[in-house]
Amino acid sequence: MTDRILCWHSNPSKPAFTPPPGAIDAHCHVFGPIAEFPFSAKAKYLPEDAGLDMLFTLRDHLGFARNVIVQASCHGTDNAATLDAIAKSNGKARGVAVVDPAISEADLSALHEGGIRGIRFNFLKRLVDNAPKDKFLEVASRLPKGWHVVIYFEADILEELRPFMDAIPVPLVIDHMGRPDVQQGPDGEDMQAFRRLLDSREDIWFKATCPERLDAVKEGGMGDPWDNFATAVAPLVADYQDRVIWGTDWPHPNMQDEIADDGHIVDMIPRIAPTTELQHKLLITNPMRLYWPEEL
Ligand SMILES: O=C(O)/C=C(\CC(=O)C(=O)O)C(=O)O
Repeated sequence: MTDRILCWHSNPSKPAFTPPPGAIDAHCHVFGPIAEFPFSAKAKYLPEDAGLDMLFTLRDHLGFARNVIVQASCHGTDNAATLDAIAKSNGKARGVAVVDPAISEADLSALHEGGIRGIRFNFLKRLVDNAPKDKFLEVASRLPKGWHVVIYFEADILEELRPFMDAIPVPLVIDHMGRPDVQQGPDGEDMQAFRRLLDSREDIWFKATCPERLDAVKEGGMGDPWDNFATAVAPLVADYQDRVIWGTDWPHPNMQDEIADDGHIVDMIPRIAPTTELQHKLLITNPMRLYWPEEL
């Protein structure tokens, strides 16, 4: 694999929606720069460099105050790029790491010092070679205090993962709602299954993220302005408003065929969270509880 992919908009518009002061973009990534932070030998995609300067410029442009940087699969279990971005953020970023499940307590503590507050388990076959549930459960049982587990899976394996998720002894945060088919609408099979998961435990959170992925034309969706996403997700946000967070998903890995304008992605916020109270929970109170609880 040699070609590097470019997935982000070079000149995103200014959103019409102004995020409230203190708003957090709680799902984004950094890629490289490759000269300083090489990609994993096992990476399934090689993106162009999208480092911390670009991320922080975008944060300011879109009107956000902080970022939660999620380790992407292309960097494997080497969290150096994520940690470097957090260290240079002036306290405005924290992160989620991907770790070798055999990681030592000392290395977990060092990640905590570096601003990490959770680990991510990725079950997408196109992104990772294997996802050993037994090892994941073992490491989940010895995380630093206050951490959570982020899980990324697609809707077709939700039921299969239920026993595994039930056994995780810390709060769970589900990436992109487990990728439901938003074309099915708010009461479709996928959303119903996801609601059953949320109803099974009060400490399961989710990210109301990725209109550009879930309502992509290549997924049979409508593309920007992603009306199917808005219709399917708004009721979920209203019904589970104390455990939902939001993020841009910048730099949108693997979306090179339908490059999203980040300004338009921000303009999805008032469509899924129409009141100022909901917006405050989605963008501030909820992500603060997970990532900066000491400030509350
Ligand atoms: O931005 C995301 O969350 C989604 C990704 C990439 C990813 O998660 C990873 O590489 O680890 C995807 O679906 O390709």
